[in-house]
Amino acid sequence: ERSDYVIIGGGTAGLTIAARLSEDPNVTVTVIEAGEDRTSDVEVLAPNLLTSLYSNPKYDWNYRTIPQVNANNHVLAHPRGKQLGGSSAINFLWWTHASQQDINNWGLLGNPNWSWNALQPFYRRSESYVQPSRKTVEDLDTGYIDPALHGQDGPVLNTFADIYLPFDEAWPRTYRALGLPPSSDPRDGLALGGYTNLINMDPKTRSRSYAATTYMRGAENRPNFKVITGAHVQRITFVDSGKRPRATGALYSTNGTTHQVKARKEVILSAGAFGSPQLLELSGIGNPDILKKYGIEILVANKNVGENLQDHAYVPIGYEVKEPGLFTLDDFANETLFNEEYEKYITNHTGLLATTSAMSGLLSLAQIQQNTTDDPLDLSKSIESICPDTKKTHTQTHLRPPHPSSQHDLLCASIDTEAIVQEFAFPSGINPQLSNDSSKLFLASTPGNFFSMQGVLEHPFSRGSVHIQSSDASEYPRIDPNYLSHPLDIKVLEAIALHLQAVAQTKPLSKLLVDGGRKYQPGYYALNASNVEGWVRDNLQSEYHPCGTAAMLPKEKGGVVDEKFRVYGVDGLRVVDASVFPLIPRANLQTLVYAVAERAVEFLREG
Ligand SMILES: Cc1cc2nc3c(=O)[nH]c(=O)nc-3n(C[C@H](O)[C@H](O)[C@H](O)COP(=O)(O)OP(=O)(O)OC[C@H]3O[C@@H](n4cnc5c(N)ncnc54)[C@H](O)[C@@H]3O)c2cc1C
Repeated sequence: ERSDYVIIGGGTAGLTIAARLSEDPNVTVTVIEAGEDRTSDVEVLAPNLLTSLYSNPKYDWNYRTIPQVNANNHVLAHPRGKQLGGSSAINFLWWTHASQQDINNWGLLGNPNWSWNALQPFYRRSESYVQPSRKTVEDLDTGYIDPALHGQDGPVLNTFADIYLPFDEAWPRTYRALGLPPSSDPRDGLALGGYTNLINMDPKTRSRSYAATTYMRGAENRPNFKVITGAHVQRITFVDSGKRPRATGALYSTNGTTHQVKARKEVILSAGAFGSPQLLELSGIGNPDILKKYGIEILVANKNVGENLQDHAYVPIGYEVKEPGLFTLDDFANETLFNEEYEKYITNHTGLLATTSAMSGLLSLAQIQQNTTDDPLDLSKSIESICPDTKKTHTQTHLRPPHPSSQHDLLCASIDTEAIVQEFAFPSGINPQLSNDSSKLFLASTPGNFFSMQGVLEHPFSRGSVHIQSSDASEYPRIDPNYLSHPLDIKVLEAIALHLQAVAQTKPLSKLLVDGGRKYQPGYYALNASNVEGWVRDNLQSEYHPCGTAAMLPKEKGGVVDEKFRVYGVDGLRVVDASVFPLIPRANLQTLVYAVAERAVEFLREG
């Protein structure tokens, strides 16, 4: 089999690139995807069935971290989409955006022509904003949206859910009451505050709008577009003619048989933040010590492969919900009710499966410290010791762009101005002690109705790694996010947890909770300055945003790919997916993955 481009991984980035490249009828594209096509599967399409996908091998790779030494040795499950559309097929559907500073930082780290402004057209290319009804705007208080900022004719549809619960209506009003409404539309890369997120849902069918139902749907009937599913790539193939190795294609297995696919022009690796570094190492690109250990011939020595792993970690708090009649997702345990809702969805795309909550907020450190139920934790000493001269660094990075700043400097420089936390909520319990089992994590451990709030550390200082632990592609890599290995990450999460309590005790949200937000879900308890560190360490979770493991950076600063995603040391190979993010942005990752993939298409067309 031979085509111009071979794309490894038919996920969020992979399908975006394949669909765009195949717009040119003279270009042939083959996508190799380990999972299957689930585009007509109701479990993928119905928004509120999303947690049923986790741990199920039909949809999810179901990775696990190694025990996290700074989080009481807990193991965290890491769902990753294993199907066409990849993780866009199993995510929470939140359509959020990075900040201007997040993307400008990528440029400041030494990537020429990377800035918020340069990325704008590519963001817009992927998205179509669908205006909700006036009633939805009023109920969910979404008047902050500025339609002019949003893409209008991209494939992925985003809008607000038009079926919602009292919690969804209370959420933005609670942030208003705290003096924390969104300062503008967060799509501008600046706004902070608490609000309702957009979700990537097709409003006509109330179904998930994701890479496979959008980009792929538009391309799949083209004769120059080919997708091979159930095909697990084992390694990338190269010719090594003496000068520089050149990628020629990939070896993949289907049902135990090995096949080869060849690329006339380029191979694009889009296997995700765990899969891409794994395949680079299996193909001889990586740290020589690791490659030698597993008997892999060294093609390019680069110790940066699989390093720089970043993720969004969060701390949860759960509350009892005031009865009677307040529906929460916990009620789906009642089979009769679930079956009724399922029937409604199947017959006319309505009911409680035809929606999902998107209560969210992005807040600065000063904002979360201005209202907590306890004495606010004083973080100034911790910040001073870690970022000794924040203001000076800030000025320097802006005086000499692209200043070869370190990630550390940039994080320090924006610690006072950027979102330190994303706060979000689920109308259901979560059981944080089951972080290693994503099929049970999002269920309460006892019967009842609960409301859980999560506070996510947006710009962590901790860095982890992902590396092979076998030369066999079917063996999962060793995943060590190294959560909480940096002392400031723990301190900030403590402050975040205390702020969540204040939110729960604020009207109108508090009116929906027992004792005005003072009665916890069993297993949770009131947090204060003395017990909060223990709580953070024992209950840490992941928002499932791994990235950075094949970073776009100068090689001497930790890079695996250059600013056009070309892998250092070889020709004809790029990595394009969340692995290339050099620094994790605020909020959720998918819009940035789509934007990065759209930009990659421009680079590929340039040749
Ligand atoms: C549970 C969950 C919830 C999330 N919620 C949100 C959210 O609400 N909003 C948001 O913006 N972001 C969210 N994210 C993050 C976002 O969805 C991902 O960051 C993004 O989709 C990653 O895109 P990608 O292209 O890097 O990887 P993926 O989309 O995961 O694509 C990788 C593809 O490569 C395939 N693959 C891997 N290895 C091989 C191999 N060896 N051979 C063949 N194929 C292979 C995989 O099967 C997959 O299809 C969530 C993620 C998860 C997991």
